[in-house]
Amino acid sequence: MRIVAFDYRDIPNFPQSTVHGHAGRLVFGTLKGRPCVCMQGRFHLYEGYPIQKITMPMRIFKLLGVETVILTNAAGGLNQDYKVGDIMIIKDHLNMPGFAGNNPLAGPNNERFGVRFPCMSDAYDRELQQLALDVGSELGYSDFLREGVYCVLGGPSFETIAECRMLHKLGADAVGMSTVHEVIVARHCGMRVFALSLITNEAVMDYDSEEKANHEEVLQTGKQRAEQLERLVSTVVTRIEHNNNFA
Ligand SMILES: O=P(O)(O)O[C@@H]1C[C@H](O)[C@@H](CO)O1
Ligand SMILES: Nc1nc2[nH]cnc2c(=O)[nH]1
Repeated sequence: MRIVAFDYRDIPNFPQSTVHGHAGRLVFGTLKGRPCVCMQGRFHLYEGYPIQKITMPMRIFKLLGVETVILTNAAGGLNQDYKVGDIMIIKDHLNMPGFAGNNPLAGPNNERFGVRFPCMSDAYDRELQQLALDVGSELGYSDFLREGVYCVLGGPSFETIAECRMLHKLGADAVGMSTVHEVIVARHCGMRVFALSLITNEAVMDYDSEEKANHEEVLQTGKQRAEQLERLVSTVVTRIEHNNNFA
């Protein structure tokens, strides 16, 4: 596969990755004949970027002709049935920064991209969720493939025990620091969205627990599941129905 990659620092006005483990490259290539563009590293609220800057790549993708966005993240498992290494297909989200008014669509609406009040009850494409379940089952991943609700917080501090208990009671299965803002902007401009969380650590829910969330464990679990995640995502990509607008 031929690829062309650009460092974020060489793209005018593009934010820079500041997080260890995020390479900071935009990579263009084809996967079984399908044109793809991949971000090696994303941006987070806790890096100090305005929420509109974090999500700017979604609008660039829209302008490039992208139809489907696939997002992945590392997340802490709140659901007591989840284990480290599980892959959760995101079926819905809780947007905690949004509750406080920090929404990437706040401010004047750019009608060129979408409507003022976009619907979010269909944010995560159901056909793509089913496709991922089918592909996961074919690949023998069913034992560690889940479906659940992702909750975004601002970070960078991990959650307290009381916060984890509250988020779980509110209906979240996993907690993280990304993805939701990108999903909102991608849906606003009409792209299909599919998203996965890798459960990199168990959220600490018990005052007797000795566990402590830490970024090293997040990176390590990411490496351990990288191959399976890559196979799942690449197989889903090759099976997505498309509109032939790149043919
Ligand atoms: O970019 P994601 O959401 O995958 O990264 C998560 C959230 C923090 O950046 C980091 C914490 O270890 O992992
Ligand atoms: N907020 C949050 N983000 C994470 N990213 C990976 N693990 C976690 C976690 O436990 N909490």
